[in-house]
Parts: sequence; structure tokens; C-alpha cells
Amino acid sequence: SSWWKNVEPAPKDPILGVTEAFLADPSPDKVNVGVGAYRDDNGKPVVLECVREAERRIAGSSFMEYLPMGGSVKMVEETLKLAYGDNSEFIKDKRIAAVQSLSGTGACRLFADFHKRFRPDSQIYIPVPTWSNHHNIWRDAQVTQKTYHYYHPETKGLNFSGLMDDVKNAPEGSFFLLHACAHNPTGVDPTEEQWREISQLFKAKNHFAFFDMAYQGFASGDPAKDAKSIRIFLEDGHHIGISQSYAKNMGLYGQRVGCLSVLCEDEKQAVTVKSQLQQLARPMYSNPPLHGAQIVSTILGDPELKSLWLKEVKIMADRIIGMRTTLRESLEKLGSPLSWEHVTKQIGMFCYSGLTPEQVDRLTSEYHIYMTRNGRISMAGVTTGNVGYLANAIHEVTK
Ligand SMILES: Cc1ncc(COP(=O)(O)O)c(CN[C@@H](CCC(=O)O)C(=O)O)c1O
Repeated sequence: SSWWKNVEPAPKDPILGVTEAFLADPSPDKVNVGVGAYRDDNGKPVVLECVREAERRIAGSSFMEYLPMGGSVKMVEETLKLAYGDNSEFIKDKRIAAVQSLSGTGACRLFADFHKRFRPDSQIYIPVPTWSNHHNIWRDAQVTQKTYHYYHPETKGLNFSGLMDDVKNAPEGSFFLLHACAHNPTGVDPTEEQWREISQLFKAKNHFAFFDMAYQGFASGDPAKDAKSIRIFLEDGHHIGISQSYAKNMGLYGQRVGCLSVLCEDEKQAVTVKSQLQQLARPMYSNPPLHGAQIVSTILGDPELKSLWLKEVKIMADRIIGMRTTLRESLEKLGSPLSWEHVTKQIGMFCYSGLTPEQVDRLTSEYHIYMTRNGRISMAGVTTGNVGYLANAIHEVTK
């Protein structure tokens, strides 16, 4: 129809587009190390046992009503304990404005819209590189983006001095997006000591920290340890924002379960801020989905299921950590002239391999191996069955 002839095709998503290409490839050898989604050692998606048990308990529930605009109060309560700590004074003092979100993406977007509405003239500093969708989120929320140094290509580690310079040189009271743990795509996190220095400098500059915590439990296998950056900022008195997601650490990808929280001055401000977050949600999706929230509430509300979950998330993290060692050793055994130390030094879901876009293209065209063109390898897609094939292909395109 002539109504939409002005509409241009949207560009392929740099991450989800890789999944589409992988699915379309008929080759029996194809390997998908693109999307950050956990696979077991047979390359299959996993539904955690704790999730299965929670579903058994929920099955047949007659409750199918709307959730409040802020989502499941119980799920949010349990989720805040993961980020802020079981005995957090902020939870006790009801200083946290928090709503259930459409997973991590939805939490980031809701915050970005809140940021635009109530601090319209401010901007947000986003790390280089970052999860590609961060740029889309803050662009569509019409928040001006700046960047800050993060990754150091030469060492394949953190550019700490570059980061600190950018934090120091940003105008007083700037907003910064921080990955709480398991940085996507680099797998490079500040050390605890570096987080303490970053927090002190944020204090001095009165910056606002928004933590995107999409992989809590995936970096170390211990959700409490993976929240260390957030705990440091809280101890230092920062009033932060946090995006949380159960997509990866509970395997609830398609259930779209997450949480946005903002630490406020006091209970009164928290109530006010929450009312405005709900005001943003209402015309966007009105209220969030029920089923995933029930699964999370059932698991985290039952000590036995929660401890089963903690075991299962550690199993996932440990499998990935094991694959890092195997991939690095395989590359070294092939006599690769390059250093692959970063494969085991980086943590979380991703390895930022250092492969060039052209080398990535060769892996796809010659070996049917799929990864994002920035050379990011989703380590969750690496298995004992394909790690040798992957290492050989990487060696062939890099030797
Ligand atoms: C840092 C970061 N924040 C938020 C999200 C959003 O996750 P939710 O599913 O909305 O909770 C992701 C997922 N990034 C993965 C998954 C695929 C995607 O959404 O791009 C990735 O980078 O492969 C992420 O890496």
C-alpha cells in the first residue's frame, strides 16, 4: 500500500541477526557462539530443575489476573535481596523504588525513559564497547549519549586509566552506565580495588551510577560475589539505579522477567519515584507478564528451591569457565602464534577474542561458525564436542 512506501528495511540486529543466519545455515557442522544464551555440553538450551519444580507447583493456578503496573511485589522483594543483600538497610527502610520489568532490556529502557522525563538535559556515558542494544535503548529514549573508555585492545583488558580520566573529565553529576559484572562483550571487569577507586571518584564528582546486572551468578558462579561492585557503591553512599534480569542466570529468556530499582533518599521519595515508573509502564505495556514472575517468586521464596538454583547457576558458570581453559589450551596446542591468555582471564558469558570482522566472516563462510562481527564468542555455545573444531578454525584464520 502507498501508506508505508517511505518505510526503509531495518538493519539486521548485530546479535539477533547472527542467530537468524545460523538457523538458516543447513550445514551439519554449524556452530553458534553468537547470542548470549546458555547451552549445555550437548549444545542444547537448558531449563533448570528449579524452574521445572516451580512450574509444577504453579501449574493449575487459577490466578490469571493483571499484575499491578509495578509487577509482582513478591518477585520484586526477592529480587532486591539479590542485588542489595538479604539484610539491606535500604530494603528495611523502604528506600528503593522498584518495579518488575520486561527482563533486563525493559529495565534499561524504563530507566532511560525515566531519565529523559525527569533529567531531560542530562546525558549518559556508555562504555566502549558495550552491549549493542544499549545504544538503541538510550537513543529511542532520546537521552544524549557520550562514551567512556573501557576496553584496552592491546592488552585485551581494562583501560582503567582511560576510564578514570573520562569519569574525572565528565561534568559534575553525569550519568554513567556500568556493567555490574561479566561485561558484555569484553568479559573484562574492574577488580574489586578498581571498583573502590571508581566509586570514590564517582562520589567526588557526584556522578549517578546505573548498573546493568544481566549476568549475576554467571561471572563467578556466586550471585553475591557478582554483586560486589554494587555493594561497594552502596557502602559508599551512592543512590544508584539497577537493571536486573533472570534471562541467563535462571534461564528464563523468553519469559521476560527482570526488575528496575532506584535507590532514593527516603521512603517518601521511593513511593514517588515508583509512582512515576508505573506511570511510564502503563502506556508502554500496562503491566508485566505473570508466569515468569511466579516462577521466580516460587524459587526465591522457597529456601530449598533457592539453594537448588544457586547450585544450578554455579554449574552453568563452571561449565563456561571450563570451556575457556579448553579453548585456550586447544589454541596453544595448535601452535598458534598469538597469545590466548585473555580467553581464560576474561569472565562471564563472553570472550572478546580479538578476531577482526574479516576473520569472523571467514569463520562463517569457511567453517559455518557464527559469532558477532566484533569477535565476541559466547562461551556458552562452546562444548567439548565443538571446541576442537572451533579452535582449529580460529587458528586457520589467525595464523
Ligand atoms: C549487558 C546486557 N544487558 C541486558 C541484556 C538484556 O537481556 P534480557 O533478555 O532483556 O534480560 C543483555 C542480553 N544480551 C545477550 C542476549 C541477546 C540480546 O538481547 O542481545 C547478548 O548480548 O547476546 C545484556 O548482555
